[in-house]
Amino acid sequence: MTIRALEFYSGIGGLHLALSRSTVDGEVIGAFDWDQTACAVYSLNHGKNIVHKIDISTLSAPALAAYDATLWLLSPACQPYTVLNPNAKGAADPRAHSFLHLVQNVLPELARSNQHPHRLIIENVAGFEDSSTRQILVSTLRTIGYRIVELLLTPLQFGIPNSRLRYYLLAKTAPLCFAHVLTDSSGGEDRIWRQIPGVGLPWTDPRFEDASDTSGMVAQLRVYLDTGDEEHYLKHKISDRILQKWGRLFDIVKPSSRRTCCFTRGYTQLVERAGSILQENEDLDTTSVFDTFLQAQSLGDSTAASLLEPLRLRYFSPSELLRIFAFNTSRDESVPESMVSTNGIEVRQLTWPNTVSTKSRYKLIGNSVNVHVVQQLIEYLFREPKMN
Ligand SMILES: C[S@@+](CC[C@H](N)C(=O)[O-])C[C@H]1O[C@@H](n2cnc3c(N)ncnc32)[C@H](O)[C@@H]1O
Repeated sequence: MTIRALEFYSGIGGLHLALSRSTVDGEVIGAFDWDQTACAVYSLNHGKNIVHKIDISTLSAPALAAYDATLWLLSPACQPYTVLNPNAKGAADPRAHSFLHLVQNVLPELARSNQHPHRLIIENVAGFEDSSTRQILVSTLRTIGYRIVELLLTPLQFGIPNSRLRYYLLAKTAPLCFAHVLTDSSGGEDRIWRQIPGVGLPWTDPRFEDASDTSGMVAQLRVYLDTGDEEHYLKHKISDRILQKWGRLFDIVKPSSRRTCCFTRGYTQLVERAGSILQENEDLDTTSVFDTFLQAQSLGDSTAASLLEPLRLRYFSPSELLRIFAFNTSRDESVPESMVSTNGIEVRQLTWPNTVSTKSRYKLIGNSVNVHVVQQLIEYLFREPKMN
């Protein structure tokens, strides 16, 4: 029987796509987000009558029970927990309110009438594991009777050249149980797992930002790039004004690189820790070109940025980011296996309504999830241990 799923904080539907590409026979029958643009993208890509533009804190238990869904997918706002926000307030942040409403009010009420979902998957930023919201979440789920597994994972572990360390909580109602991790005696109940046995690459430390250890297994960025011409470069080129002012702060990668740093909703608007930029010209040594630039700048040369021009520095395009986030697959045959659907279902590509600006596209992608990682987690969530 097809699993009926609800998607909360649905954005552009990364969790929806992960479910539809997974081996699980599931269907999202309702999705909720209050952002008009996100809902427009969602409707265009995943079906017209699924997403509801609504404040999730107004959803009631009876309204949700009416969907008769056994799987909930949730990726709540991360601003209350992000390490990039020094004033992050956790559960006390008003942006945590709607999620706490679901956890503290709605789920217990549904559980009292035995209408709560059998399985949940929750995604948030790394740092969430130390928040008071996580404590409330875990203790509420345990009280209701869920078995849970918490993880910190990055797409690098799945062969994708992007660092995006995220917290995931998987939960299922007893007697359902998890395939491996709960039987491992080395971890206590509160352990945050860094790897699921048999899922993704063999891995040592997901906080490890440089993938050199696994460099043979992480794909080169070039397979995710547009086949761009001069016009494409000029469209995404970083202006001399920005380079003059902020050039030294960028994280620069090349087509042969096997890593990028985390792309955030502020990509192209912010410089530091907002995502990497691409040096198209691999023939030049970045450090020596930058040394010449910095020297000219220190001598008061207001046109010093032109010295960086030969590097051909540019932003990643929205379509390149969609490939890195595994929303879209390249038609290039050298694309890594991990990017391709293995269950015979045609992989849909995310498209944009014409009305959505480039700035909004970056923001929506930066807010979203790595579809491949979530797909693997959904499949794991439905895997039951083999009985002897
Ligand atoms: C981290 S993003 C999730 C993105 C999504 N998983 C995707 O693939 O695009 C959080 C989303 O929650 C939405 N949101 C935050 N608070 C909300 C609330 N109270 N009610 C409805 N939507 C909310 C935001 O508009 C944003 O799209």
